[in-house]
Amino acid sequence: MTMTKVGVLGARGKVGAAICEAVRAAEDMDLVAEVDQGDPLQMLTDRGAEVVVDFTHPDVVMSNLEFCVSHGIHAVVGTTGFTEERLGTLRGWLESSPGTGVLVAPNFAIGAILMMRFAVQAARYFPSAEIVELHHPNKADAPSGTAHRTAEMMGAARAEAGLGPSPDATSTELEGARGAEVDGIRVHSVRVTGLVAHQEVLLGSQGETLTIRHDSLDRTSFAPGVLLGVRAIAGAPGLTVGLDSFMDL
Ligand SMILES: NC(=O)C1=CN([C@@H]2O[C@H](COP(=O)(O)OP(=O)(O)OC[C@H]3O[C@@H](n4cnc5c(N)ncnc54)[C@H](OP(=O)(O)O)[C@@H]3O)[C@@H](O)[C@H]2O)C=CC1
Ligand SMILES: O=C(O)C1=N[C@H](C(=O)O)C[C@H](O)C1
Repeated sequence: MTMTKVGVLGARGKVGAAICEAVRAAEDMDLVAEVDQGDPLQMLTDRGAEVVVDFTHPDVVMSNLEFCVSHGIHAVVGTTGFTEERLGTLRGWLESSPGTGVLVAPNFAIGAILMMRFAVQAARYFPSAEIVELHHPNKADAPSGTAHRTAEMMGAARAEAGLGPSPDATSTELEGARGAEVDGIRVHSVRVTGLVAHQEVLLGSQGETLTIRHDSLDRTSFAPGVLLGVRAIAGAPGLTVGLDSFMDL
C-alpha cells in the first residue's frame, strides 16, 4: 500500500488534534509533522510531507499556503476566511506550481455538505430564506465560513430563479437585530458555551416552512471529509473549493 506523508498545521488546536488522531489511525497515511504556533514550516519539507492539512487561523493561513504551494506540497484547508480575493491569490500561486493541488472547504462534515446542497436545491422555491449559525464562543470569525458560503450559493440560486429580496417589512430596528446580509440572505451568528458547530437554514413560503439543520456534535465529524480530501488532492492539481467536488452527489 502506498503511504501518503501528511503534515498537520494547527496540530494542537481543537480540530487539528482530532485530525492528527484520524491520520494516525489511517492505514494509508503517515503523520510526519505536527506543526503549531511557533514551529517552523521547514518541518514540513524536512520531513517530506506530501499533503498538508491546515486548521489554523484566518490571519496565518495564506502565508502557510504560500509556503506549501511554493514547495509543491498539496494542501487540504479547513481554515476559514477565504474571500474571492484570497482565492484569486491562491490560483495565481498555483499557476506557478503546476501539479500542486489545494482544496479549500468551509466545512468537512459530510452532513454539513449535504445540508448546504439541500439548502441550495430548496432556495429557488421559497420567497423567504434566512440562516442561523451557532458555534462555541472561541470561534474567531462571524459569520461562519459555512454560513457565508451557503448564503452565497443560495443567493445565486434565488437570483437565477428570478426571486427578489426576502419579504421583510421591518422599518425600525436595533442595529444587528436582523443579522448580517450576505448576497440577500440574512445570516445570524450565535455564540454559546457548550455548542460545537451547528447551522439552520430556514425557508418559508405561503402556509409552510422548511428547516434544514445540521449539527456537528464533536470535532471528529470533520475527520472523514478531511481524509477524503487528503486522498483526492494529489489527483486534482489547481484550486478546488468545497469537498463536494470529490463526492459522488
Ligand atoms: N472547514 C471545516 O470543516 C472546519 C473549519 N474550522 C476552522 O478551522 C480553523 C481552526 O479552528 P479550531 O481548531 O477551532 O481553532 P483552534 O484555535 O482551536 O486551533 C488553531 C490552532 O492553530 C494554531 N496556530 C495559530 N497560528 C499558527 C501558525 N502560524 N502555524 C501553525 N499553527 C498555528 C493555534 O495556536 P494558538 O492557539 O497558540 O494560536 C491553535 O493551536 C478556524 O478557521 C475554524 O473556523 C473549524 C472546524 C471545521
Ligand atoms: O470554527 C469552527 O468551529 C467551525 N468553522 C467552520 C466555519 O466557519 O464554517 C466550520 C464549522 O462550522 C466549525
